[in-house]
Amino acid sequence: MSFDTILQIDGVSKRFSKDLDLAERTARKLGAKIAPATVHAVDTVNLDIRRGEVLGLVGESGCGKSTLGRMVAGLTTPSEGRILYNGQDVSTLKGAAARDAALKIQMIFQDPMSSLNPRLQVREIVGEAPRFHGIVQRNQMASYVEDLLDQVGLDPSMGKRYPHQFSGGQRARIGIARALAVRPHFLVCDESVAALDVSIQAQVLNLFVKLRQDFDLTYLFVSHDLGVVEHISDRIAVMYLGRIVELGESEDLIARPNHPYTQALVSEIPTFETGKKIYHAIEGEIPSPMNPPTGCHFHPRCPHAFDRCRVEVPALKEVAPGRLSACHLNDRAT
Ligand SMILES: Nc1ncnc2c1ncn2[C@@H]1O[C@H](COP(=O)(O)OP(=O)(O)OP(=O)(O)O)[C@@H](O)[C@H]1O
Repeated sequence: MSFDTILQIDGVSKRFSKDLDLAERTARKLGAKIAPATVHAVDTVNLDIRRGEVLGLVGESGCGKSTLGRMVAGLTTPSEGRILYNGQDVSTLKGAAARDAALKIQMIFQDPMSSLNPRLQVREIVGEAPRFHGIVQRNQMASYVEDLLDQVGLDPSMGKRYPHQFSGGQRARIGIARALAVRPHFLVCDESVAALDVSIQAQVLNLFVKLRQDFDLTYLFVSHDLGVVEHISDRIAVMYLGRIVELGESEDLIARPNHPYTQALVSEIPTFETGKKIYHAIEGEIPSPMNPPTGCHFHPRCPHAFDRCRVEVPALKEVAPGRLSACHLNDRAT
């Protein structure tokens, strides 16, 4: 691990057992041999996240982004592999050390409304975790919360209001203030602006940029929207059906995508309304993670697939300085 790595994802996989549906349960009762299917949500991911960077994680719905983010945040346990934070496997820590490490990585979810307790005032929502963990003294709590609200662009006097009295963008800011309240060093942002209008998205993304400076934060920024990820990330990791298929500096990756999947993602089309570029939705369905294709997972949708792609998993390897890609075409070219 290099000195500036804050978080190392080391050979991490996650499999879920999918419950049988009604038809399957009935068939089983009648004697059919039906075992619960296994969902291969994340498949042997290796990724180093550098201290202070924003690493964007992009891919289509269902490719395993959230599951990877949840494992990084300690909310889901890997089936295989380890996640090292500052060189330590947090899952092996005990007592106060485990608690302190867990607080350092916070997750910000997509839908703040469903994660904000409607019966609590915003100042209570933001102050709840630091009070519980004894991070701030009782007599300093009010000014601590007011300061946080101010930092995320909310009028501190709004602390007495309830979540439903805020707009979507303001609720996103409350969710961010709540995460910051335990003084994290690392934020996992999972589709954190997806529910917002485009103009509000830009404001909240700019807030993330500002907070990164103000609080010395590192982000894993998860989104299905390459436009969002491009806006904020230093580097981008592209995920397809549980695997990282390409990783590189944002501008370079978007200007010169190597992997055919990334190439398809970045083939942009301008919209007439805004003139802003949007990214192409790839044709064809993402295959089921219950029955992933052999070899390169992308081969059934890849216009360049050849025999080797159907049988051999391509390794993620350096194809240019700072650029990793998992595609057999790179071996053909050299
Ligand atoms: N707790 C679970 N039990 C069973 N399957 C799960 C569970 N969590 C996720 N999955 C499955 O794992 C796969 C990856 O899901 P995940 O939510 O990580 O993908 P995603 O890329 O974040 O997509 P989305 O943006 O739609 O959430 C999906 O097929 C999903 O149905």
